Amino acid sequence: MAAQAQQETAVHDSALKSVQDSVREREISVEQEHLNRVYQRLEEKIHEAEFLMNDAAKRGQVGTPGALAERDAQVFRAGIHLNRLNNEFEDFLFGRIDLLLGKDGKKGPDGAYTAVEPAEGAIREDNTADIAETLHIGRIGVLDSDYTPLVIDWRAPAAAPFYRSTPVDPGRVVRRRVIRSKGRKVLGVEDDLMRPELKALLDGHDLPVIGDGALMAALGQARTHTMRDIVASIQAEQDMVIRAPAASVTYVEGGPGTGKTAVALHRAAYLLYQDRRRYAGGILIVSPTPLLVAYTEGVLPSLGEEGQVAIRAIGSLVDGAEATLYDSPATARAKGSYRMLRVLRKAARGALETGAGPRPGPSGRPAPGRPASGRLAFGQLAFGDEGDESDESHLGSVNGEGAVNGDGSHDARTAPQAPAGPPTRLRVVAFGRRLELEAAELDRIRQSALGGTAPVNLLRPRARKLLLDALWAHSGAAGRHTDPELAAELRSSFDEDVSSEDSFIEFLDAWWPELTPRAVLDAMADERRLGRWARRILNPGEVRKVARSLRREGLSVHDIALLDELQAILGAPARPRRKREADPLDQLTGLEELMPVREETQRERAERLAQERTEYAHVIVDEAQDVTPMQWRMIGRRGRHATWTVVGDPAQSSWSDPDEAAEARDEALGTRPRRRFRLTVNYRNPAEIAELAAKVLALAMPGSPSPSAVRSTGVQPRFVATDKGQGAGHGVVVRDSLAETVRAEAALLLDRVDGTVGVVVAMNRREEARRWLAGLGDRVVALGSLEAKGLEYDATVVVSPAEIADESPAGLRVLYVALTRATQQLTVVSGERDAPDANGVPDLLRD
Ligand SMILES: Nc1ncnc2c1ncn2[C@@H]1O[C@H](COP(=O)(O)OP(=O)(O)OP(=O)(O)O)[C@@H](O)[C@H]1O
Repeated sequence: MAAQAQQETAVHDSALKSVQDSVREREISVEQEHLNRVYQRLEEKIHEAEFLMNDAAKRGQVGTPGALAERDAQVFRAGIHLNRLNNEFEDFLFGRIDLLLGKDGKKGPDGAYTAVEPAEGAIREDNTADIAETLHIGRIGVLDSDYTPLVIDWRAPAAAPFYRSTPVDPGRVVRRRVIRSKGRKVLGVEDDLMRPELKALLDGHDLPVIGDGALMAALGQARTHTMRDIVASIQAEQDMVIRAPAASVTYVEGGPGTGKTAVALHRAAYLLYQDRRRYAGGILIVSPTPLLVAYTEGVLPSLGEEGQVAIRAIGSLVDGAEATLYDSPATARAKGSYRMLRVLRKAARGALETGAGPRPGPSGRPAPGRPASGRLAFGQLAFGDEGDESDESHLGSVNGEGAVNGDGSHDARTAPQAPAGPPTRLRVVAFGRRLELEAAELDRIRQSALGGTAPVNLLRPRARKLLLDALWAHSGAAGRHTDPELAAELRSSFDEDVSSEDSFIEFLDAWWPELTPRAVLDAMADERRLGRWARRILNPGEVRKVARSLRREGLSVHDIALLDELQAILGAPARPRRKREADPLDQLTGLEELMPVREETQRERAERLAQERTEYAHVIVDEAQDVTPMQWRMIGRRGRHATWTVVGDPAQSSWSDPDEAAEARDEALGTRPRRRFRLTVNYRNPAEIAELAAKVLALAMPGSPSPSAVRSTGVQPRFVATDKGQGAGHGVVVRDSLAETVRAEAALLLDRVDGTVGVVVAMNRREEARRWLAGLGDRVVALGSLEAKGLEYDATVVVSPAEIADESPAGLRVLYVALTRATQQLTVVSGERDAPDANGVPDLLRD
């Protein structure tokens, strides 16, 4: 009997499946027909654009200025149009919504009805309703020849219900469909029913529903080394952020995997669509690492936007300078803190006294004899240390050249030669007399010139004037004439005589050199000097570490913010005024007197703006929890008149003083009103991994909410100990060494997942870990804990939670980041410090 029942069930299941398959096929062919129509229309549009270009070329032959201008405008428009159409040709139709009749019959500019809520009576008393409107959603909008919308741009208001509608608040949407297509071929469809209780009819037939929803399908896909856009499955709470009005500051918090980075990128595309003219000033996206830039930079082009958006790592924000090193946690803490601002102000002024002369090139360019460190492979940062200190010695450098030995025996570079110092005496001859200023007087003049807060380089003319005043007083010529006009003439010829004298010019260059940020930073590499400038601001240990770190080849992420600050403190070096070539006409009109001054100012201004090129119309800060106070100042300067989107998660912060960073952030964002959002759903980690990570969150930030995971895989995290660990009980895999264990576990995961595997280790083990994985192929990568920020992999191996947690005062939060990178499977390998239990679970991850 049982066998017969089983057979009947199998027959029934297979019949059901074949019916479902045929419904799916039919629905795919319905969408295929629509896509064919869209392509046909696109081809018509391309012909139109080509015709316009040809026509415009012909008009140009007419030759009148008006015709030429018209032709240029047409070519321009048609060119843009063609370009867009050709670019968007791949995979741009991805969604569809079937809607009830709206409250009113008004249509928007995209040809769709604008009502969000259904009309009264749209649902009949017997709970049936007719589909009144069907919209297809894609990467750009396409209108049919009769102006009915074939495709609605995903950013248009009419597309919002595709993202916002939920079964709790469905609005007019009955069915939301995600269409998978490649080129001209529809591959599949996935439906979500927003009103499952309703019997909806489309052209008199039941509305079929296919699949289990697109979100799960998207989340289940294998990961590659680059991020995908989520345009087909943006969720309602994310859509609220993406489409939030751009006024003031949009502030978004959310745990790991809640889509903050994805939302930030889609928001950039949305803002451009919504008000392209306003954002012509550019959108800047600041990302914490070059790895995250490389991971995310393909998303905007896939959304049809790139030109006006700059995605830059925080270590690449200053033109001409590129961070290639990490600082040890203690050094980073000193360099990133607000205290450094006071040190830099003193250093900028003090550097004058050291005779830190001008260095060629822009702010960040290496000084002579100091080779530029090129970007490392894959944009990875080296983690050089400052060498000697016991609390840092475990952070051995991993960067081969210019490296510091783990035992601190070899210094990266010797201290730069201390300059001879500024001259202590000025001697000139004027009006036939030898005039002299001695050290004490020169010092007094310098202090008086430095009074006030103006940028140091801009004070040079003032210092020059004070020198001339003092020399004039010494000359005794002041009392020679009582007639003010004659006295003024005498003074002016005195000034001219003195300042054209070589000895005066050379003295001024040596005594008040034009400083570059790099020259000041170099001057700070001298520990004694830095100690003077940082007295009562940094402690002696910090002074030693900072000075040593500045003697390495290359710059750290934190040095970049210091360079930027110094640029602001120093101001652009004063440029000699170049006289405009005299125009004979000017001489006739007398304009020559006036023009050079005005023109010079304009030119200077243009030059300065081009050089600074740091102001943007909108600034998006990703992983904002890691931005240090000094970095906030740097970013703030790039968005003084901007609107902002700031996304982050305090629980993932690797910065040790969150209160100080919050103060700096508030200062950068000014008094602009904040609009706050919180993302609550974790789309990355399955529940099994999220649950484990929540244990570390409870230690790192007690009381902080853990985002709820949207799916579960049934695969528990795996725990593995080496024989050096204590645990060797039931279920624990024990191998001879950490290296062997990690390699074997990575290989196992490569077998189990289709996509990528990330091996996350403490920062000082990165190089070692790369060697462990040699030969396993490019689906697996080794990462230092700080590099893992923002990235994700199908599976991860987290090596020694205790080592990661002990790396810095923020170590537990860094460990939380490491544990939340996997989309499918997680293996935790314990090292010596982890004290695993009999099941291999390290101390930090036990209940
Ligand atoms: N609506 C969505 N549809 C499909 N995938 C999504 C959606 N939202 C997020 N994801 C996916 O979830 C993953 C996590 O997103 P993202 O990296 O933006 O999160 P995050 O909040 O920045 O994480 P973290 O704080 O850990 O850096 C990504 O793979 C992203 O594509």
